[in-house]
Amino acid sequence: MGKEALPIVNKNGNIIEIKDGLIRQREHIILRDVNLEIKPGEFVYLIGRVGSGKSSLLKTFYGDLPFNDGYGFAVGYELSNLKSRDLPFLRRRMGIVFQDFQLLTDRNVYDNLLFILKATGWKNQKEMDHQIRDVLSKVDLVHKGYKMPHQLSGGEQQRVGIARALLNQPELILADEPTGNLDPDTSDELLELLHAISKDGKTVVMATHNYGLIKRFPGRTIRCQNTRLSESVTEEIDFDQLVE
Ligand SMILES: Nc1ncnc2c1ncn2[C@@H]1O[C@H](COP(=O)(O)OP(=O)(O)OP(=O)(O)O)[C@@H](O)[C@H]1O
Repeated sequence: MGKEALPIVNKNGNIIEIKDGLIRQREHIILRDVNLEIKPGEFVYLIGRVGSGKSSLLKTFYGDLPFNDGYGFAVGYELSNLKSRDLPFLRRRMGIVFQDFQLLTDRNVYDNLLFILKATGWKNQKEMDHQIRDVLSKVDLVHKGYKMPHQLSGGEQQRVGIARALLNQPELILADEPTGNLDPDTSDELLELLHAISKDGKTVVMATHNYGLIKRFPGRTIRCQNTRLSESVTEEIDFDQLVE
């Protein structure tokens, strides 16, 4: 009880909020004057050139980067008060998708997912089996559970990455350049999947360099530039001016 019962939004109704935040990597200031509010169910892109702070911002949300200056909140937790014992609970409320998939190469898809369930406290074999089938069907891979990661295409591996992110029925999906290793058609399929997940009521925050994708799948866009965040709707972005 207790920790698990924390509401996922704060008193302002935000699933993520940063107020007057400062984000550092060691002594370097990466982002300053960070003010950001994200409501449940939103789909938000994070853009900006290499090294501008997109990953640092995502890491702040999942407690991988200490946050000590300003107010920060994600899925029920105040980021400045995070204790190491809070981290498993915080991360169970979010699914994280990485550019390089990060699947365990020594076991098949099913066992990759089983590993995560066991590591996050699931015990009942039948429930675990049901949950694995459920997430695999969401990403249309229900018949590929027996495959080893190297037997799958990049797009399929990333769909397993998304299935893994969905295992604990998180309210928030954080995706760090999830199409970075995929070809354009596969990237579009992945975006369709992430948007379907968002339409299902989940919040999605996705860092990307792929402006073509944002043009095809418009959405709220936050840009990291010169240590600050700025915000635009897709229609207002002059993509040709963005040299990243
Ligand atoms: N572990 C670390 N220790 C110190 N500095 C770091 C660390 N990780 C990142 N940085 C620095 O923080 C800055 C922001 O990096 P970050 O990875 O957040 O940028 P990014 O916008 O996500 O870039 P990319 O598009 O390459 O993923 C960079 O200058 C980077 O060198």
